[in-house]
Amino acid sequence: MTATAAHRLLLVHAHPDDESIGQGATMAKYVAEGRGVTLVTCTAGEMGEILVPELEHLAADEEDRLGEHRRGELEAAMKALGVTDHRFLGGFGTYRDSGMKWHEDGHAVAADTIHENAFWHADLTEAANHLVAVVREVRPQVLVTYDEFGGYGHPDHIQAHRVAMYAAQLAAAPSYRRDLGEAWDIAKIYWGAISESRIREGLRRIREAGDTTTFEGMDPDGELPPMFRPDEDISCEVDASGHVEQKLDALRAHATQITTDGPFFALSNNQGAEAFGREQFRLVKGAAGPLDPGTGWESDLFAGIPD
Ligand SMILES: CC(=O)N[C@H]1[C@@H](O[C@@H]2[C@H](O)[C@H](O)[C@@H](O)[C@H](O)[C@H]2O)O[C@H](CO)[C@@H](O)[C@@H]1O
Ligand SMILES: [Zn+2]
Repeated sequence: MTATAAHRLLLVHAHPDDESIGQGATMAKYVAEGRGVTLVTCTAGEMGEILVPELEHLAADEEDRLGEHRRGELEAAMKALGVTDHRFLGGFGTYRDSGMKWHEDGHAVAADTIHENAFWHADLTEAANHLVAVVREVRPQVLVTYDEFGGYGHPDHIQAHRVAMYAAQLAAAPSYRRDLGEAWDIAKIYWGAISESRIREGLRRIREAGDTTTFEGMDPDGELPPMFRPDEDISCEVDASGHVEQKLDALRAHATQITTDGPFFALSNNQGAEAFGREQFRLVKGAAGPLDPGTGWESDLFAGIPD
């Protein structure tokens, strides 16, 4: 029986790769500090693109084996981050990647045709109940998921947000589904976020380094897509710069989704550490803990939570 860590974080994400993109450095830092980190991934990413030519045969419209392959990519990413507790919502294959298409306004929307088992069409209470069982087993003090728009609008991200927020409410109700375990009220809930000032700083660095293709068309001083949040919306920034190499290794593990010449790898090492080692969050439930005088934000998701 492994000892239960005093601090326990639960992350809920839609596809394999979201966890490493959004909070890979924070996950690695917290594991290194002896905190419990549990990841629930809602789908296996069956409908994803395939950036590795020799794996294109796995595509949904060919052998439809991308989900199984991405399960392996996720295992490798978890190994890179040191995370040992990862689950698929309801078990592997219960909910299928819904796919997406790009709206002319530049955000993601649901695809025209959606599989009958797609997460976007999941029954919310059924899906939430799978997560209630995990919440009541793990008993996390902190939950991290997406905002109501799923960051950039992907239907599976929006559904993961809904399932996570609903499950947190249901799990806390003592008389709700006692068969799913003893009630547990998660003290703090955060939505992943990217601070405007941080992305402008990262853009400035790569433009100054001569990179005009990464985040092509985005001007460090120009208008930004809505997925980047005004700094006043940010509650916490975890500086996990010491774990950015682990984050980059985890991103590399998701090889069918993320190329090594993409934005995450465009920065030189020291710039990468700053730009992608600092991960931001919006507190949407619970009381903020002590704030860093420099940023005015918390510096730890467990700020204010007793050891
Ligand atoms: C980061 C993320 O959520 N990725 C999703 C997303 O992938 C995008 C999709 O394949 C799109 O067609 C591409 O143009 C874009 O570059 C990809 O990021 O949607 C996939 C399908 O639902 C999903 O599998 C992937 O994890
Ligand atoms: Zn995703």
